[in-house]
Amino acid sequence: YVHLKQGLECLGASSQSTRLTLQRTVAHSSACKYQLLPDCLELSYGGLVMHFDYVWLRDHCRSASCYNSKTNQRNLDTASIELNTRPSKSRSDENNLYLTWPDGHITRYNLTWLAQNSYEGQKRSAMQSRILWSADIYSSAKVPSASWDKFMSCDEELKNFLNNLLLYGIAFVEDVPPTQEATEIAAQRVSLIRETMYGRMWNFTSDFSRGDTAYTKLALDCHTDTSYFQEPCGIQVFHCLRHEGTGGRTLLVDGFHAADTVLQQTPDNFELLSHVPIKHEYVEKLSEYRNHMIGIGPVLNVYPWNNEVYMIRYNNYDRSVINTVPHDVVRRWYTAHRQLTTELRRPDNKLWVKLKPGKVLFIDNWRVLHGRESFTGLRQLCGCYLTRDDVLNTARSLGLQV
Ligand SMILES: C[N+](C)(C)CCCC[C@H](N)C(=O)O
Ligand SMILES: O=C(O)CCC(=O)C(=O)O
Ligand SMILES: [Fe+2]
Repeated sequence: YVHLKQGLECLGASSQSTRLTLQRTVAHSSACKYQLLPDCLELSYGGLVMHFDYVWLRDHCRSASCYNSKTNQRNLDTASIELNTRPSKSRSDENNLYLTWPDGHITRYNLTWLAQNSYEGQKRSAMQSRILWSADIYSSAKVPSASWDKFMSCDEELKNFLNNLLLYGIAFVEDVPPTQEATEIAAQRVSLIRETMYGRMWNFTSDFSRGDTAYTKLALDCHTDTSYFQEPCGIQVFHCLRHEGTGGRTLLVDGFHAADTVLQQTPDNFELLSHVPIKHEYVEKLSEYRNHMIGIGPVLNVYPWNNEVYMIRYNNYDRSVINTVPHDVVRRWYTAHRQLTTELRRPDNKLWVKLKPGKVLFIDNWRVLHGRESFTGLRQLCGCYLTRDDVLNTARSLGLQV
């Protein structure tokens, strides 16, 4: 009752009985119902009960003086808001809620906007829709490849390609001229190329020209690349320009699918993998190349409000010394890591593809792990990394919700 009473003060009611009446008739329209509680505004709308902090509400005023809708930037100085502020008056209509602040400033909130931007709304929706896959699920989906000419000339083709890349974490372009130049053009159609110490475009064989197993003929277990960067590269592009020999198939595994299995079966393990900070390191000491990179972060990076995984950092070759957690946590972490590894290595989850000249593979390096079978003969692979922000930027510019 005390809460109700305090919550009503700002409605400006004068007597106790009026306050209670106001409280009960606070539903202004069939669609929206709200109450000004002591520490937040409670809003029921569209089947959702939401809570908004008063400073948050003042800070998110989209009036012309508080927000510049030409630049989509805030004008209001957040530090000028009284931290105990509460609206002095309120009302609502079919589509909007109106709050009057103590200084007389009125804010209008579109109810749909509030629902979309509420914590409760975010909590039950995914940031990015995706289809988790095993080898069977991916193969049965018969996801079409883009074809070079259309991919380069038609935005709808690029949009479908990006939609597939974001849904599955992998996508192919076919009939690409088998050259590094054409691969670069295909990559630039999607995003900005992320230059790294491997170069802007790389074109490599098993010559051990760099101090890394990738530059050999050995098999590689599934991994994500550049786990030793603070921000691992977003997308990896592979184009096999030639292979005269045997083996060398590419292995692809949906890391989010494996992580989801861990979450469903053993939430404690998921918790460890998403909280224990792990170091990855790249140390190269050749005469021409000297590099030392260190990246720190959990194996699973999750949004804390909905536990959605947005990045997996998994590379057992490049994982560095663990010295950031006490021994008992280390023991539990190894158990969790073992479960994730078992899922990643489950034959059902392994998609094997043989890359051929003309077929360019784009891999979401924050989600899908890659590996390769050992091989014989001359095998030449070119490609590059892309900046993830710019891939998403292209996708949004084409109308995708990501
Ligand atoms: C050859 N290419 C430049 C593509 C990758 C080299 C990176 C290999 C490294 N072990 C990692 O996993 O990040
Ligand atoms: O040789 C391959 O197919 C891939 C090697 C690899 O993991 C890499 O270059 O990142
Ligand atoms: Fe790799």
